[in-house]
Amino acid sequence: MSLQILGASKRYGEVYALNDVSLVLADHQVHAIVGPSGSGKTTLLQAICGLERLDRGTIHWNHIEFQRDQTYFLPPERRQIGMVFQDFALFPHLTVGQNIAFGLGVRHWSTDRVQARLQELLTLLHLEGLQDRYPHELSGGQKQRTAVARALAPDPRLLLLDESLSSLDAALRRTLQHELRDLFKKLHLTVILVTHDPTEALVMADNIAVMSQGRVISVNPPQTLYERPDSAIAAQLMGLVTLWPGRVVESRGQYAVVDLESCRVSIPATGLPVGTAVMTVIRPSSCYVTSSREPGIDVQVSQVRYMGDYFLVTGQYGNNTLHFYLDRPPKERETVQFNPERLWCYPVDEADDREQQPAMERKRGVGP
Ligand SMILES: Nc1ncnc2c1ncn2[C@@H]1O[C@H](COP(=O)(O)OP(=O)(O)OP(=O)(O)O)[C@@H](O)[C@H]1O
Repeated sequence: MSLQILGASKRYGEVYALNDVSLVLADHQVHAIVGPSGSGKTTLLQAICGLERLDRGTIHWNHIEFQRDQTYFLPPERRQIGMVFQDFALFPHLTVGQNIAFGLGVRHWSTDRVQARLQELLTLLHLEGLQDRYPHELSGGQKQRTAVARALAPDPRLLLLDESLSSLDAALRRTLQHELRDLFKKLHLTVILVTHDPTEALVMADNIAVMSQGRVISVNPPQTLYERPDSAIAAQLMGLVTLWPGRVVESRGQYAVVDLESCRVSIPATGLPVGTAVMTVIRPSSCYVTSSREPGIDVQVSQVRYMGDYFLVTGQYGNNTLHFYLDRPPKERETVQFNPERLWCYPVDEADDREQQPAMERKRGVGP
């Protein structure tokens, strides 16, 4: 059982917000949608909940058809979907209890039944004792919990969250990410969340769909996406990376050599022909950096940021800006020896500067 999106397209003037998107999202799982700004995440979410109509394509969830091209459209209120917005969208003139009970309005339940459901939700979302407060008397986390309780009130099986935690401070966001994931799992909900926060996607989701330019370019479990991203875009979305353009200069047997603008690294065979332009991607945690005379690439330190457990260091090699972690602060303008221990390598279409097929990964560093 799943939510199935087939050939979904939506155009605003010349812009394809969704361009032939097909996606299957399994039931009882938490799915995150990530992607650069303008890649179509919100449009996809709105097409699922019925706030936007597709130009083309179908969406159905188990036996409920949401949209079939222009010939059939199920109105949002009949889709059995709960939605939590970025600004929570609580009614300011209603109390917590009234806001939550509002979600039950269409049910025509008896007062007793509404009260019982309300108490259940107040307990579930740790809002006991707050039901008579107004939204302006709540903390950010309490507002967020109220918004989730209101969305859950009619007992939807599908819950959509659009940047729902992004207005909260970092510590509260982290707590709620764990708390909400546990809640979703306990209730066996199918959840789709749009987020800009890579950690949020990694912590909360069972699967992460990456969008770019109106298309879904990959769907993977968090660990796969983080450890074996299948595109440079996917790697970039999951946190700070060094992007280093190069070209395949040798390809023989099990190894290939990539020229990174005058320094060369060997990588496992890519299947890419000699001459292919590539983009290599290196995470700051995947570098071995030393100030000793060990072999490596000479990188001049340009910036040092204290991050608590480690220092985030930025350095220069030619025109390239490299990021890496150190456990002690280097001196500014100090030259250190940089070795990428693990890098990914993706072919680039030089004509339009876009990535082509997924490519290769290299482990263990090789000097210049
Ligand atoms: N109502 C609209 N009218 C015109 N263009 C729109 C409209 N809604 C979205 N777009 C365009 O469609 C594209 C996709 O927008 P969408 O909001 O889905 O992206 P997003 O990935 O959610 O972006 P962000 O991360 O910045 O919220 C963008 O180019 C946007 O400008």
